[in-house]
Amino acid sequence: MPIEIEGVTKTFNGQRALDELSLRVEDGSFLTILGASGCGKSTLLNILAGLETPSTGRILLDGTPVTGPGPDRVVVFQKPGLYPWLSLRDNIAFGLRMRGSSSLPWREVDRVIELIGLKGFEKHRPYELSGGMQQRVAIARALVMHPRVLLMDEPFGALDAQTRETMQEFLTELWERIQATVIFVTHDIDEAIMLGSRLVVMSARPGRISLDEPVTLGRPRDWDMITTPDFLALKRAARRILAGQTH
Ligand SMILES: Nc1ncnc2c1ncn2[C@@H]1O[C@H](COP(=O)(O)OP(=O)(O)OP(=O)(O)O)[C@@H](O)[C@H]1O
Repeated sequence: MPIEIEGVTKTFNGQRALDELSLRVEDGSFLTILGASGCGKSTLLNILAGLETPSTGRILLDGTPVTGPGPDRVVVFQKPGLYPWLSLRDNIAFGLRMRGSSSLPWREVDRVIELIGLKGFEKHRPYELSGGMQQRVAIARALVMHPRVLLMDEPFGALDAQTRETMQEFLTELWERIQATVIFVTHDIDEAIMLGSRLVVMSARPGRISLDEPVTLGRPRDWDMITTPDFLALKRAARRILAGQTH
């Protein structure tokens, strides 16, 4: 079932951060949203998550208006935000515990640990894990809730280039195995094109959609694709918008 963003505007202190944004996101798709700093990407994601309310317009999930946060939409932020005193396994189970589950589905927690490739690290604490591993745990913590929509706000922005590439491959493989819609925000053009099935580019102040194109590269993706004509054409178009030239 689709997510419909209908005429969403957000104003902070009289300043418009988002301007009449409308978008329909198909179920199970991988949408990347690219935009310069301050164009309203996080604001849009927070509205989708139900953490912020739009000034005008609305979000529909399966035709039902979103009125607040819910386990069907989980956000993964740039910082993994793990609890340092909890083991990897307990960090992943934390959300389920908060939801008030009386008996925790440990088998499901362990399945997710296997899915993210961290079997054998269950008892480790966050400081014993690399940055990439910590971000996998943050993704696992989201996945264990079985979200319909995974909202990702520059999740690899703090990682070094090599780890970032590994995580990009990991995420695309994961997306092919789980039944969730991914909305992934970034300001990295290559990352946006490499990951997405559809690319939306936002222009700044107030945030508007300036480009909305399918990414026609096949899957599995591989970095050699960055020299293909399709990749380069999309990159050129995105770059123009980010540089402030919309024509
Ligand atoms: N809670 C808030 N109160 C006031 N202004 C806000 C608030 N949140 C965001 N803004 C403003 O709205 C605009 C969009 O911010 P937002 O964080 O959504 O942009 P962004 O595209 O995610 O930027 P970045 O890539 O730097 O994270 C900015 O001008 C920002 O200052």
